[in-house]
Amino acid sequence: MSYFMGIDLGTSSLKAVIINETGTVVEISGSSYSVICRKNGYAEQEPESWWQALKAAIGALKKKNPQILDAVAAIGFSGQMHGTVLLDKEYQVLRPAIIHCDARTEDEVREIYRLLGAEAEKILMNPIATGIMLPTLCWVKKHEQKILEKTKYTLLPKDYLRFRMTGTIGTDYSDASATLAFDMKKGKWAERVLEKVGLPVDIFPPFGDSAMICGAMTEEAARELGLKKGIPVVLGGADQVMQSIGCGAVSPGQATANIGSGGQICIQTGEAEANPKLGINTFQGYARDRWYVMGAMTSAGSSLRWLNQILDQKDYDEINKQVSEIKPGSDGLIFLPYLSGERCPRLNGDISGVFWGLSYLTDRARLTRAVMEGVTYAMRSCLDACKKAGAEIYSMTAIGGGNRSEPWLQMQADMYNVELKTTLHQEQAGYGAAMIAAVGIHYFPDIQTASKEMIRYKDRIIRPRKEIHECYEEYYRLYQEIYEKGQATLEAVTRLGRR
Ligand SMILES: Nc1ncnc2c1ncn2[C@@H]1O[C@H](COP(=O)(O)OP(=O)(O)O)[C@@H](O)[C@H]1O
Ligand SMILES: O=C(CO)[C@@H](O)[C@H](O)COP(=O)(O)O
Repeated sequence: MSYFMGIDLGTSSLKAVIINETGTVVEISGSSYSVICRKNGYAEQEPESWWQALKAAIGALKKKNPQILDAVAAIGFSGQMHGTVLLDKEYQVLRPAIIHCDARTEDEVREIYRLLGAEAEKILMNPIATGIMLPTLCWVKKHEQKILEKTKYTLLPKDYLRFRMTGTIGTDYSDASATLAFDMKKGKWAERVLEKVGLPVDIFPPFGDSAMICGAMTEEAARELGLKKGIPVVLGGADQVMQSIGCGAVSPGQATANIGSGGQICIQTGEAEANPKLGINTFQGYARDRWYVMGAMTSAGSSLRWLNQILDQKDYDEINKQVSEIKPGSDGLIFLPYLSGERCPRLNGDISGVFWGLSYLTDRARLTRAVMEGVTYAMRSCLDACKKAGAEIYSMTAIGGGNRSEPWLQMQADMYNVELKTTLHQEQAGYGAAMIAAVGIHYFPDIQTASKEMIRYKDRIIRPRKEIHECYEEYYRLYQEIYEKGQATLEAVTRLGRR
């Protein structure tokens, strides 16, 4: 039997997943870390905390099943996208990583649009948004110039972790294309863009297909992690791409709805379908000729985590039970989940969250349901934006931590008005990373074959309910209206709070 390991570097935790050649999850382990918020709107993480989480996750596997670790044939990575890790010439981390949900760069976003003019859309094919590597580097240049001067490499989060494991520097198309510093049509770093914004091109790493073997476990890493020296490691990819693979969404028209820390609707497409004005993304998949469109909202599962912390609620079974007892619409309570600005379709880093419709009836359960609903309204607006851009959907699989919740799954089917599939396994991103590792060492000839051989779905389909859908349509209209009518005030309050 052959075994493959996928490592998913999420926003809230790292998960290591080991699957066998038939796609059965044999072992799984995770370790969490926090998002550091030094200042209102900031979101950072220590790259060292990711490495420690990897050590902890693999250490736990070693205790449970040491033989399996010795049998791992290849390793792949999946990672939170867009973030920035800066290394100096000694390969030391220069500052905490600035991650995808950081909202500090609204000024830089405006400045990049000004400098690029009409070329912005043509070359980048994507809206420019806060939290993404290009505006983040412009912020570092302006506010921490000495750090940029010392920078030898700028890396995506998962690429730093892989560097610690193999000692090699690199990235893949899916993560490179999502930095806004990559020219997807030409398949190279966007020299013209970088020149215009005044950033050096030589700090960007070499890149390749996700299944490309980029190195092997070094002796030092093997010692630290307790794994075998020399295991082949593939480049891996962006979490959206790895989790699509990990739930079998590998052909045009197959879609995923992910509620992780962030939330995303991703639709595989035959070619690039760019429409930056709608706030959607068009990025490359696991190879240069693979494409998908995405509507990404910033705070999905992390909105619930935020509320849970405030209300000191920990038991998800209890939380989901309470939420199921409240009727759709939470008795007139609407939550706007803009806790760290919003990407699709708002494209606005200068807004914050809102509860609208509080009353003496409002209690813990209603607040919690309203947060789940608010996140799902935001996901629905991502879906609408993708459809408006012309993306066609033939099937949709619900994935991510939020889908462990029955009421959240049903809420999605009701609000999107689509049937949802779910996979037998959880942790689709780590699973996809393990699949790409299997393809990398030619255990399977390609991703399609791996998908056919490995992915299994639950029999149950989650179906939308007509009456509830109609009720949610009314709430959804109001959700949009609150922003449209209150945008200027919300921006003013947010800016005042960040002064
Ligand atoms: N049983 C559950 N019920 C409701 N929500 C859940 C449950 N388990 C996880 N979540 C949500 O999923 C989020 C984590 O999703 P996950 O995909 O693991 O995160 P990441 O994007 O950080 O990898 C949590 O913040 C929480 O909001
Ligand atoms: O920002 C995006 C996509 O644009 C996310 O894919 C992030 O990469 C984080 O994902 P989660 O850890 O929240 O699932």
